[in-house]
Amino acid sequence: MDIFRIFHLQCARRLPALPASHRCSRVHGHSFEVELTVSGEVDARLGWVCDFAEIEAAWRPIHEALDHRYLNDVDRLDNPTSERLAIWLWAQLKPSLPGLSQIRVMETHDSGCIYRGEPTAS
Ligand SMILES: Nc1nc2c(c(=O)[nH]1)N=C([C@H](O)[C@H](O)COP(=O)(O)OP(=O)(O)OP(=O)(O)O)CN2
Ligand SMILES: [Zn+2]
Repeated sequence: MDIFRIFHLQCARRLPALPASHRCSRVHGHSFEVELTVSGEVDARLGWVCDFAEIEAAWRPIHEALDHRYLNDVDRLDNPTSERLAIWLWAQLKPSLPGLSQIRVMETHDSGCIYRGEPTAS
């Protein structure tokens, strides 16, 4: 069974690997929607995979670290594409949320990425 919880982050960023002619190379803001999925068996007694509050608790320090901040200044987020943000989130969250199975990052209403912890090029 998969359960999920959705969070929101307001962040500024620029994508420094892009040419200066690309608009995303300039500082701009995003209202990110981040969906965290936790997978596991439904506990026979409790009737749930895990308490949503556990996901919330794991998220709290992430919110503190990223919300209303300039992502490029965050350690290991110097090129904060949505993909890199998802990978960064996975590294931060997996130790405290072992059942984490998927992170979905939406940077606009119609653009986003999904990461399931698979190896990446960088
Ligand atoms: N694979 C990726 N592609 C792009 C990323 C990214 O992180 N990963 N990021 C951007 C930019 O940050 C850009 O801000 C996104 O803008 P866009 O997709 O054009 O969304 P808008 O809502 O601003 O587009 P409108 O056409 O103005 O509605 C680009 N690509
Ligand atoms: Zn952008």
